[in-house]
Amino acid sequence: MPVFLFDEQDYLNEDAHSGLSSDDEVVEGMDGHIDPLSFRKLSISEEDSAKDVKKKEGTVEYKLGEDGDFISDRNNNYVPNQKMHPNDFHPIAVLGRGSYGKVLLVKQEQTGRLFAQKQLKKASIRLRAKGLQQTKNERQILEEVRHPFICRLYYAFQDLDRLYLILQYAPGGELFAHLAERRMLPEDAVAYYTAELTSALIHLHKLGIVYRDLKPENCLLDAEGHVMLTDFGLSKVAEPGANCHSFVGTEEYCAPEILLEQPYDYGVDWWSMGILIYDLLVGSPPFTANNHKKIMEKIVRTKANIPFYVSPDARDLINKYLKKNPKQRLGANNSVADYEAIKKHRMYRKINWAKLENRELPPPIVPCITDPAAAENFSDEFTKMPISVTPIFSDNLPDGSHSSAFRGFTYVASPNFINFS
Ligand SMILES: Nc1ncnc2c1ncn2[C@@H]1O[C@H](COP(=O)(O)OP(=O)(O)OP(=O)(O)O)[C@@H](O)[C@H]1O
Repeated sequence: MPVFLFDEQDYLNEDAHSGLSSDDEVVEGMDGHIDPLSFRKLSISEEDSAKDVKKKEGTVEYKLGEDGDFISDRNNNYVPNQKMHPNDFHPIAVLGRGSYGKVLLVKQEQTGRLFAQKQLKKASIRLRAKGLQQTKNERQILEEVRHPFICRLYYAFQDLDRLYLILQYAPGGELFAHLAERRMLPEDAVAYYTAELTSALIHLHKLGIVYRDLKPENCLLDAEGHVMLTDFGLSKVAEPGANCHSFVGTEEYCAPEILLEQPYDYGVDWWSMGILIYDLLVGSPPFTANNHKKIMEKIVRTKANIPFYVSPDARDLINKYLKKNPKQRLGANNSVADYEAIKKHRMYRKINWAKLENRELPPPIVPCITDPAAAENFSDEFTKMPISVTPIFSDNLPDGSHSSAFRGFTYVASPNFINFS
């Protein structure tokens, strides 16, 4: 079980010791929580060489890392060993909007590398009862989790006005957008995406984390088309013996026990997986209506009506996940036997799980990326927005000047982790 520390100081990874300024505080102990298996997977992908991406005249050349990070050829040997500030990143475009602020595509000044920068307005966080806890959860879980299909956190920092998460950029956009374009996906593609997501969920559950917000909008695609799970604002570390109680998630994807305000745990993610498989195959989730009350009633009372064209295998898996009683739901025991039963289900008969987790299986949709900085897989609604960034210069802002509520937010991943992609 991970132990999360947050309140007292800013965390910098111990690998980042050298080059710290005198007012930097270093707290050790975060590294030990990471599943050694995930490290092994990462070092496998580390060996893979970067592939070249188109070079446009007069522009910086970007190389496409194995896992979809873009690195310019200007300064690849840059070793980040210090806290970052808003001014270290040049904004390029708006990618999306979250509950507490925008997500921008940014370029790191020193390296030319592209990242997604999630901004969270402190004022908005303070306004919501659970805002602070959600923000802390997201920052800590992203730091904790390293998995081939989960978005990586590289840096976290703040100024007086905002919190910033510097994340792995997913240039392929939202799986939701690809689904909307095609209306529904063929069963092999659904098996592929949900297998990558299953691998990510099992990893989270093994770490004691309930994700709680599985839906196509939170599944991004990297440059190669692999899934990148993002948005950990609603995730929660389940305490042993204790269940979660709060109402969270997107209604159509919400498990009945959450709606009924009963205690819940890992089973809610497998319910959402059942809804997601249905949504990807059919083009809409199974329980829809024009108002909240009716959606809730359907989720709690009615059986999903699965169209005739859904194969018996997919139908069987959906039904096993959409059991109203979480005790009868596949995956809900969070046991090795459960993981095996899911992976061996006939829906995944064509999936070689070892290859899948080594990112060796070719994705069904390869996103069209001509210029990684053009954010071409994101909606115009966002990318055409003017970028109005007003960073409050925080270069010499001592840690004590941050409100104590946000202390401990700063984070720098180890140079190995930052550099290998
Ligand atoms: N790493 C990323 N790479 C590319 N785009 C991203 C990334 N992270 C987020 N986005 C874009 O920004 C949008 C909002 O991000 P995110 O879902 O994390 O915000 P949020 O505040 O948690 O949202 P919500 O209100 O749904 O909880 C995403 O739907 C996606 O389009």
